[in-house]
Amino acid sequence: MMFKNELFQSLGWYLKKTNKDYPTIKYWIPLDILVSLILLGVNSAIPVFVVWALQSQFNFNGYASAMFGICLGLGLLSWFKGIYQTFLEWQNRSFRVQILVRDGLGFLKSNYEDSINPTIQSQRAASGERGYMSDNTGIDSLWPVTVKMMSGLVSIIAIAITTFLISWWVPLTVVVVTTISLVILMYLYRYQKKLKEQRSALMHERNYYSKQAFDLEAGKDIRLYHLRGSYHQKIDENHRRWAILTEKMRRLFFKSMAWVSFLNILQLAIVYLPLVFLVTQGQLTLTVFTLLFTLLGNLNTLTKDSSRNFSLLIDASADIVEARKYLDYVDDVLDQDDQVDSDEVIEEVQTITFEQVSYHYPNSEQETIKDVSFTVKKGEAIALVGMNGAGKTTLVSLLMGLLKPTSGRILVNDIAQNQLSMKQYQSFFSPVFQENAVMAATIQTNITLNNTSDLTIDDVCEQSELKSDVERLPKHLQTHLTQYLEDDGINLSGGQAQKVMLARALYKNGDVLILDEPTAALDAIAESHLYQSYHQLVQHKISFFISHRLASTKFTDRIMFVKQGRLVDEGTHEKLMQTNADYRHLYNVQSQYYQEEEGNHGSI
Ligand SMILES: Nc1ncnc2c1ncn2[C@@H]1O[C@H](COP(=O)(O)OP(=O)(O)OP(=O)(O)O)[C@@H](O)[C@H]1O
Repeated sequence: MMFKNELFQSLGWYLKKTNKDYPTIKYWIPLDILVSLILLGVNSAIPVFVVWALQSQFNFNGYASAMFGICLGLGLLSWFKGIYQTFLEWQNRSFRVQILVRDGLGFLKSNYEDSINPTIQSQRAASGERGYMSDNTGIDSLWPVTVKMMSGLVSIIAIAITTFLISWWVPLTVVVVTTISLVILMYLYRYQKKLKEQRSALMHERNYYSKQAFDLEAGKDIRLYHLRGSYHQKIDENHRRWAILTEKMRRLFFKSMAWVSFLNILQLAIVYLPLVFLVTQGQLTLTVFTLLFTLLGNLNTLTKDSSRNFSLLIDASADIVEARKYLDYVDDVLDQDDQVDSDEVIEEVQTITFEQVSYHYPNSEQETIKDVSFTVKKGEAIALVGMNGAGKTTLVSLLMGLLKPTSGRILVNDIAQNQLSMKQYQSFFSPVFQENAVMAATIQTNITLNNTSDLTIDDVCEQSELKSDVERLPKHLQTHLTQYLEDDGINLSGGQAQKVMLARALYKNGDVLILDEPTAALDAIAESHLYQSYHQLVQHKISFFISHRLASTKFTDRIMFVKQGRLVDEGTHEKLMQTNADYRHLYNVQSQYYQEEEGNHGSI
């Protein structure tokens, strides 16, 4: 049976995971079985004792003392049960939080390609929602319910054996009815599993809308483009579908529980009526009847609880199977220690070579980079040029090891990328990305991050044109950025943020400088200064400069022209102007615009 395997696997996984930090968790079962059996025995014995005492004209004082002693013992035992259950539930919850933290750590350590892989990310959302994100998820209920289920089952067996000794058909009836209840619950489980999968997909979608709606960066667009209404609509629609599914699940649950309860009532009628008949016929003493009556009452409650617990358990186990699809991946990620067999160490990058590199994104069949080969040497300044979507950013992401070629090789100093540890490999690069990743920290921390450098922070502020901007701020380099963590934090303008990104890259001082549209937000003066100092910035380095302002590419030694993922041409600006019609066309369209602008200004 599929769910049986799933259940054992989930329990095995849980015990293995908790064994290190919470080794006592497994003793919950024997402890709870023991306490439950004692409670069951004493609880069943009390009415029998009362009936027996009444029938044998027992001395009242002795009777009262015995009752007081029993009740005191019961009270203490129940108190003890409450204490150890609270303690072990706390352990279980701590473990759930530990898993939640592990998910975050795994995400941070995973490679960039996985972080943009939609399949892995939707798996992550489903895993959290069903496994560990909140109370009543898989991890929250698996072990507590297993413990209750186990002590319930042992108690059921104990009652079955005792009652079997008195009358064989009584436990048989209970077994038949319980089996029918289980079959009903299995149907419930299968159907609920399907509904839960649909609900996970909705949850993923809702998370996206909520994230966007509350995202500070999107705040201006949402207000000025009147997007509030459409966000509400989308969230409402998502919630409506969610509510329908949840309602379906709830109704199904109630219906199944109604059947289980009906069977229980039927069971009581089948069992009790013949017993009462036997007492009236004098074939059963009142004491034995009371014992059977109490035991069967307990049995009824226990089977009902166990049926419910069983359904919760298979539910929790299915949730954990789903959660593990991502959690096992997290384990792999966290276990990888970024060690490679070879102990190659590169002191300085002399050459970078692409050998027939191709790449397609994880969710796409189509190749974004096609069969690209080139070699770049230390000191060379390269411009990557091409239309929007040609593949320039993808190419430099491959270069920096953020993406891995789907075929072909990338070599540094003739050593293949996979022969070097990723930590060493990524230390070669100082990138400025198109997106300004401003952190909630001081300007200084935003520039230095965790790097040590041969350059001073003053040097890089000057080279990146940031110095005068910083000097105007009251706390200078100690000014906090963004208001996420500090109320007096400031927001930089787009151009200032871009300068901070450039200062960050220069401070890291890697052997390869990668500038992806570094001047897009700069004012004309800052841009012009950057061009003038470009040669000095990239001296003794390899540099890749991506820009749509083709005039800027004249400052580089070699232009690589990318078209639809292919490196179609390379050479100096003059050479490409002569040999490449696409490049010439791009350049002419742009320079014509500038000439017209100049002409217009001239005539004013
Ligand atoms: N995560 C992704 N998954 C699937 N396709 C992607 C992903 N990122 C980019 N692409 C696709 O890859 C192609 C190349 O994108 P890339 O960002 O490399 O182009 P680009 O030359 O840098 O463009 P631009 O000049 O506009 O910055 C585009 O068609 C883009 O849609």
